[in-house]
Amino acid sequence: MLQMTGVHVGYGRTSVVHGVDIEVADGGVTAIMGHNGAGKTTLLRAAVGLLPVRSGRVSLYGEDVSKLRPHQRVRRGLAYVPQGQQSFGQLTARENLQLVADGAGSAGSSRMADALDLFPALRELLGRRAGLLSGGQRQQLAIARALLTGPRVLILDEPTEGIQPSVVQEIEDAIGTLSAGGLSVLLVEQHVGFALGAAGQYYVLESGRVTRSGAGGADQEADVRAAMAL
Ligand SMILES: Nc1ncnc2c1ncn2[C@@H]1O[C@H](COP(=O)(O)OP(=O)(O)OP(=O)(O)O)[C@@H](O)[C@H]1O
Repeated sequence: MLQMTGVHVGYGRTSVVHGVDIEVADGGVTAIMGHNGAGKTTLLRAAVGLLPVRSGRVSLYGEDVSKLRPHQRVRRGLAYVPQGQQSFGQLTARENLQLVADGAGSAGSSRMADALDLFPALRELLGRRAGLLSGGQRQQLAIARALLTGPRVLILDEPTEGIQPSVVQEIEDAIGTLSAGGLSVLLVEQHVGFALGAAGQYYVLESGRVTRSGAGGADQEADVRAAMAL
């Protein structure tokens, strides 16, 4: 389980996240929703160690990882797919994956096969430069690459943002498959309907504070939308 307890995060003199508590249960999806600028990405970056927590604690399966560097958290099973379909544009899709698979030792090739089973369309594109892929294909590549580290908790920041609808469905299906297979997924998502449908637990973040949380489920959508004034 990933837990963030009383977490404060900021930039310079600005405080952005003010004492947030969240729990990502084992298996299943935990969703974080909130308006632009609410602090969702800032919170995720603190979870994975790209920003320090100013106070509070991040723990992974009971271990305090608050002071660990990002690569040390990856080794303990935390993987992060940032917003924006990031990849090494000059490298082929295969090379993008191989960079991580090589570091995974003997597990690398079986994880690669599993990741490509999840996103079969990528198999046809392995020889293409990542910079020439569509946004949706690059997002699939980024998720596949994160899976090659063998995570127990996968953190996804707006994985369907700016992606054509046909691929959105493939990505949503993949998230469902991964969580059904036992992976814990922490999902930041603007699509409230999808997020609540997929999530066992949800949080709404506003101005750096959790203003609402509860069990997920499509039946929560109207209440959450009303609370978020969507
Ligand atoms: N590198 C930075 N330096 C200073 N302030 C930042 C930095 N990154 C983000 N912020 C500020 O922190 C606040 C929260 O931003 P953050 O990106 O975490 O929000 P978000 O909820 O993820 O928004 P979005 O949905 O637009 O991605 C915003 O006011 C933003 O301007």
